[in-house]
Amino acid sequence: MTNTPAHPARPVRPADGGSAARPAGASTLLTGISELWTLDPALDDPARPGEVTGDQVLRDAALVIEDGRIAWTGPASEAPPADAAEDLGGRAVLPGWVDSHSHLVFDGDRAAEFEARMAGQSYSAGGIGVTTDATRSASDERLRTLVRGRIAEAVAGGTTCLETKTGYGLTIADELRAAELASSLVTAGELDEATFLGAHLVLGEYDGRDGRPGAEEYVELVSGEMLAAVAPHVRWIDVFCEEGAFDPAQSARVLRAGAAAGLGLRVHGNQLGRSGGVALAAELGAASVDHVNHLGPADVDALAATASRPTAPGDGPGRLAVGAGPTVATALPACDLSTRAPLAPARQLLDAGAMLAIASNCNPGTSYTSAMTFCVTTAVLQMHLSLAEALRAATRGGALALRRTDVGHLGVGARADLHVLDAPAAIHLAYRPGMPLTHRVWRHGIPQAPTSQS
Ligand SMILES: N=CN[C@@H](CCC(=O)O)C(=O)O
Ligand SMILES: [Zn+2]
Repeated sequence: MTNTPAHPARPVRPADGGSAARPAGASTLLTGISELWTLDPALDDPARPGEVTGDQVLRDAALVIEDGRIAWTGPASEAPPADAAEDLGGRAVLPGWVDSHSHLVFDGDRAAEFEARMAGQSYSAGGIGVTTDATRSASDERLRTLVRGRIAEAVAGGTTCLETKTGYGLTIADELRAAELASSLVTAGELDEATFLGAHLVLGEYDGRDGRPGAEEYVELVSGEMLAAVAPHVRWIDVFCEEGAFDPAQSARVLRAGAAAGLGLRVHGNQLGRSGGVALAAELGAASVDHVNHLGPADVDALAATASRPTAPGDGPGRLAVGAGPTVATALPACDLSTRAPLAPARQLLDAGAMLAIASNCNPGTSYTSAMTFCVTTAVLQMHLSLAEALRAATRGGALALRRTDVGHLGVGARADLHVLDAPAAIHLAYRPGMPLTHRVWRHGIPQAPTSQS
C-alpha cells in the first residue's frame, strides 16, 4: 500500500461550489473511496459492543449524500446514479470527528502559564480565574468572533460535531452571555451542543473572608439562580469535581439541581487525583466523565458496570435521552500531554468493557488545541489503542457521550459529516503522525473549504 492516493481527485461533474448551491433533494455520489469507515450502528455486534466490526469498513466504496444525510453506502460497483458525482481519488473516508468536550468561549491565552508548566510547575485550577477575567472584559462581538474562529479551526481538522461549555464567566450575567452565545451557534448549526459549567472554579471573591460569601454560597448560586438563568440555553450541566474546585458533595448538589432542571450530566473527574468524580458520575448516571487520569480499580469497575445501561429515545430526531445509558469515559490525550499528566488509562478502560470517547478539551489552560486527529494519533501511539478503537472513540464514542445517534457514523440516515483523508487508509493517521491528512470535510452534507492540495 502506498502512502499517497491511488490517483488525484477529479470531479466527475463540474464542481458547483457545494450542495448548498444545489436544489433541495439533489443527490451527490462520491466515488474513489479506498476505505469507507461507516461505523454503521445497524452492523454492531451485540456480543462485542464498542468494537468495530469488519462490515463497518468498506473497501472500494461509494456513498450518496442527499438532503444533508447519507442516502446510500456500498461497493463502488453497485453505486446508484445521482445528480452530481465526485471522484475522491482513492482516499479514505471517515465520519467527521465528534468532539464531545471543549471550552471555546474565552478570551486571552495562558502561554506564560504553559511555559512555566513545561519548566516544571504543575497545573492547578487557579488559572481558570485568569481566563475568566479576560473573558468578562471581552465585548460580545469579540467573543463571538473568537468562538467562530475556533470552530473554523476545528472543522478544518475534520471535526464536524462540537460541544462547548460556558465556565469562564462565573457570574449570572457572564454565564448567561456565554450560554446565549453557544446556544445561538447551535441554532445556526455551527456548534452542536452547549453545556453549562458555572461549577468550574470557586473564585477568590467567594473566599468567605472579611464578610465575603464562601464556597457554599457559590454552590448555592450555581445550582439556583445561575442555573435557572442558563438552563433554557443548554442541554447539559458539567462540574469540575477536583481538589481546588468542587468536592464530591458540592458537585453532587450542582448535578442534582441540573438534572432537576432537565439537563444531562457531565463531569470533569479524576484529572488531578482520585477526586471521587468518576464514582459520582457513575452513581448519578452522567452521560460522560472526562479526564479520568487517576483511576483506582473501583473507578474502572464502576465505569465498566455502566456500559450495559440501556439508552432511551430522546426528544428529537437523532437524540437520545440525556439521563439514560452508559457513563462514557472520555480521554483527553492533548490535555494529558499539555499538563504532563499520566495518560488516561484508555487501554485498561476498554479492556474492562467501559465505553470510551476521545475529545480535545480545547481550552486556553490545559489543552489549547482542537486537533482531534492529534488526539487520535496520540491514543494509538501512546495509549496503546488500535486505530479502530481510537477512531471509534473519537466518533461513535463522542456521539454516545453526547447522546446522539445522528453523528459519529455514516449509516444511512446519518448526518452527512465526512472526513476525507489525504491517504488511502485510516491507519495513516498514526503511521504519519503530525502530517496534514485532512483533505476535505463535509458537514451537514455541505463541503467545507478545502484544507489541503488535491
Ligand atoms: N479541568 C477543568 N477545566 C479545564 C481547564 C480549564 C482551565 O485551566 O482554564 C479542563 O478541562 O482541563
Ligand atoms: Zn474541560
